[in-house]
Amino acid sequence: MPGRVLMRSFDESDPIAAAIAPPENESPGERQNRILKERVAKQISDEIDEQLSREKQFAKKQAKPVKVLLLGQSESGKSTTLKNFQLMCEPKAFRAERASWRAIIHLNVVRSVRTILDALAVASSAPEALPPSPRSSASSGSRDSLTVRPDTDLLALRMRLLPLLQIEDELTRRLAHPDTHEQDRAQLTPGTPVSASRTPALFRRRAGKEVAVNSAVAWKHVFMRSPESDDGVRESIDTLNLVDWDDPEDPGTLLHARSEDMQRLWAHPTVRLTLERQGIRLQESSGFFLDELSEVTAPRYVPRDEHILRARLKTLGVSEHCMRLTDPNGGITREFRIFDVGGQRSMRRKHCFAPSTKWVPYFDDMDAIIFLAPISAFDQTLSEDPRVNRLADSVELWTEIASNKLLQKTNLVLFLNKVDIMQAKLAAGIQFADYCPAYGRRPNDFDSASRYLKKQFSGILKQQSPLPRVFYCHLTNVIDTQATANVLRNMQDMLMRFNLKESHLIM
Ligand SMILES: Nc1nc2c(ncn2[C@@H]2O[C@H](COP(=O)(O)OP(=O)(O)OP(=O)(O)O)[C@@H](O)[C@H]2O)c(=O)[nH]1
Ligand SMILES: [Mg+2]
Repeated sequence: MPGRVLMRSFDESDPIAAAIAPPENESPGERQNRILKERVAKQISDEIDEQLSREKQFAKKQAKPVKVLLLGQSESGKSTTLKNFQLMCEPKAFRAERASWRAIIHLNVVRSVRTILDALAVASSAPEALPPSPRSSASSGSRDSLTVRPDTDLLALRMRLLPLLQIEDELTRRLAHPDTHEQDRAQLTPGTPVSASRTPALFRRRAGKEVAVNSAVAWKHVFMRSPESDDGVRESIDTLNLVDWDDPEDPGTLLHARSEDMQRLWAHPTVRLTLERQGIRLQESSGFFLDELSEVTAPRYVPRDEHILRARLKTLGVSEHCMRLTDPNGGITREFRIFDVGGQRSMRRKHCFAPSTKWVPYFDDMDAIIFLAPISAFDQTLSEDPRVNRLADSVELWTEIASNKLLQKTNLVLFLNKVDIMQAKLAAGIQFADYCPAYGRRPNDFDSASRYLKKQFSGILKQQSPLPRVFYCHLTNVIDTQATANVLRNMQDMLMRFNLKESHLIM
């Protein structure tokens, strides 16, 4: 029969086709019965698919975006945590911004050089300055004078490096005037200071202060050859292809020309001794790249992910970043909105916690706060107020967060951050108890000190906010992308479940 021939027309070597093929010698009645059953099964399967698709659509429409607020004092690592989120969710877009971070790294290098040159100026003008004696070499660590006088060789090096400080002004100028830097450059004469009146309030550097940016300003596009390209195109282009590598005025070119001088300066024993005598610990400061000068000043230097995470650019105001995260278990994608705030004291005092300010609506509706306390700063003071210990300031800020009524239902995730620097300090013999007398005679090792700090921070939360709430505490080093990705994934999972529950999408 022709029907029987057709029924066996599947590929004999295909085991799946063989398994679902109709039986041989099927009678017309059996065939009708089978086709009916198959139709019913298909209908049920289609209904299930439709139901799933409806649920997915519903979930997409109904679930609110997950809102996360990053809080903590200045230099606690908020923007670096945001970079980790970006690297995790949008690695291509993150890496497409490498050219812009290259410029910030150059800015960081010049800032470190400025710190050294300023320290040398102080040393050479101090009345008690003495020429370096054999006993007061860097290796001996002798403290028989407050300062050491730089020798003529070092002063000559200083003179050669002074023009580099122009780069700070030039980069600041470009960042401040994204659309007009060509015109500004034409007007720039050596030694021209950046006029405060010409620098917008959103982006400025005051004498001796850090460059700061409000991320709402489109500064990242300043370092590309075609800044007018539209957003969609920009996402797919690596900005390094848009860098004008042969621009003689590119700060990178100037830095490369002075690279060896900078390396000699940083390696000079009198410089190390001068910094030590003035209590300046550059290696522990933000945006430190002096140990990698030959790499970061190379002609076609491309920052690695790790360099981008270590690049320092202070934040002003609040910036909002949207990204989509997929729950690895349920396969559901959620929109995350992450808010990065500037942590300097004046901003949080004036704007963050006083009622009736424009930041309060953000607090009201957050799913989670990631609070960063840089525990390595136990022996440092605030740059805004040298009378205030940084760890004490973090504790005070945490107490305010824990007791804030607007935040009482918000999930709290505490990052006791910069553990790598904390470990190095304790290993170098810096005594935690000298700065935190309540620590008493406990051992001066990282395990004991971090356990103690975890207990203190958790205790404050329990005391200030007795109702049960979701709280996680992690010891973090947010420039370690692998370890941070694990922490963020756990947190993402917790927040997505919480968010779906809140939206009544799961029980
Ligand atoms: N070694 C180390 N450096 C870190 C860590 N976290 C952040 N940093 C560095 O510390 C500097 C300051 O970090 P940011 O993320 O800019 O700090 P912030 O909290 O955003 O500071 P503001 O914008 O001033 O509020 C950057 O250069 C970071 O690379 C860490 O865990 N370990
Ligand atoms: Mg920041």
